[in-house]
Amino acid sequence: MSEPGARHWRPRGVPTATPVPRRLKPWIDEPGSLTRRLRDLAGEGFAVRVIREDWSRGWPDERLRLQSGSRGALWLREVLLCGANQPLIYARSVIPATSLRGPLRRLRSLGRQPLGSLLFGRYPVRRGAIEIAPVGLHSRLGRRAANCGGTPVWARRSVFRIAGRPLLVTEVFLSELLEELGDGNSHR
Ligand SMILES: C=C(O[C@@H]1C=C(C(=O)O)C=C[C@H]1O)C(=O)O
Repeated sequence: MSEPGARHWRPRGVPTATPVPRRLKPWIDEPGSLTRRLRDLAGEGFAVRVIREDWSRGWPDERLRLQSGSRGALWLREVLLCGANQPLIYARSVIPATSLRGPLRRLRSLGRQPLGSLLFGRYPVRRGAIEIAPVGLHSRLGRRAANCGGTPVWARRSVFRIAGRPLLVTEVFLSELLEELGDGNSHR
């Protein structure tokens, strides 16, 4: 069972064996808020559907990326970002308990307020390199996105830091978004 671990994630911009679908590139490359992009696309139909907000062990590649080692619990937030009630992005954010202080304290009570409002709001935030990977049902991440109601095609992830405290955000773009963006041939 291959996971999108270190050997799958590629820094954005490094050629991948599977090309990123042309219509998805602006989304994969978006340095700012995906929430804002989705709001522009979906208008009033934009909504955050919360799947889970709870303590979790997280996945090995997440702990590795957060450099959390095997210590302590992580706070997990899973959502579907929807347009007209259709899931378009599955997003999974994990944060070490030690980061849930200061502005990130609000992460435990975000509910249907998009995380982007916290990360692209008034607090100084540093975003680490964006990594990308093709995902399908062969990977745990792809299966989780599918179990939540979407058809996974590509993922990106990056570590945000507020006051030096890390938060790993992984976003899985669903084929439903590709169909929304173009002529429906989601393979291109
Ligand atoms: C980081 C952002 O927040 C978005 C919203 C999320 C949420 O509400 O949990 C998670 C990931 C993002 O797609 C963003 O807008 O770019």
